[in-house]
Amino acid sequence: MAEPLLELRNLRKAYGALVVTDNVSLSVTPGELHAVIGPNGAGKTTLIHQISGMLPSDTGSILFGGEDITSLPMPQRVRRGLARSFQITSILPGFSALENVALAVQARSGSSFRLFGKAAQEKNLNDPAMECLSQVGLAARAHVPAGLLSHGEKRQLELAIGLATEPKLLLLDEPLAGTGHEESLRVVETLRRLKGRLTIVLIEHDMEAVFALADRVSVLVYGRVLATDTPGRIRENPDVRAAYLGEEELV
Ligand SMILES: Nc1ncnc2c1ncn2[C@@H]1O[C@H](COP(=O)(O)OP(=O)(O)OP(=O)(O)O)[C@@H](O)[C@H]1O
Repeated sequence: MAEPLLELRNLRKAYGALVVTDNVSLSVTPGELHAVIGPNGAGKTTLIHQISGMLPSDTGSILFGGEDITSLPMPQRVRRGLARSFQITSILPGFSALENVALAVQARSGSSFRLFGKAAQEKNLNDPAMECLSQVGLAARAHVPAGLLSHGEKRQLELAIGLATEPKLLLLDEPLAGTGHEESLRVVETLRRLKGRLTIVLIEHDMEAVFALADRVSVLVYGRVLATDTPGRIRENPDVRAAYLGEEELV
């Protein structure tokens, strides 16, 4: 098996007596789409926060490309190619889709926000921004103000903004949340296109999407990894099925 791009070793996060992630160890290989599923409150979002650097872990370590990044702040993790897709709340509604992505390209390039208002007029920002929009299937909507995009298109824009940091690994926290059927098919198609070209850790409640996209699935229950396996074997795993009773259907 290839060297893991991301390796979590015994990560833990507790709020007082509530242990939210408990001794989580998992490895993500280059090019893999690794889904993390689990019932509500299992600790999935907390785990993403720990990986991205938004939340410090109490104990355990995170290796990225073999380097221990456990104590690095988020911007330094992003610089190394570990990015999470930005949430819709960070999209600037009055700016076009292209400008939103161009600003992310500008942030990556490390230049200041001095040219904020003119950011999208810069060819060296525009071209890579347009490329990111094309990758998520939003090129035709480049000049539409982000606030006028549909919910699904905003989720695609989020992905494009994430891509603008040129990540090696993209952390996605529920990219299908709130999307309708058609929109969700579009986002799934986008993820399928990105898959393999970059490594993805995906948290998602939509089991149909997870089982269609993932190379491997880790199941988190009460903060612990119950199983990591191929989608087919996860679906048949009796412990996993038991954990999901009364929760989302495993398709
Ligand atoms: N800042 C916090 N302070 C206290 N408890 C928290 C905090 N953040 C999360 N929790 C608790 O940790 C648990 C796990 O939350 P988390 O959001 O990581 O779960 P999740 O698996 O992503 O859930 P969902 O699928 O519903 O989004 C929940 O019980 C939540 O209430």
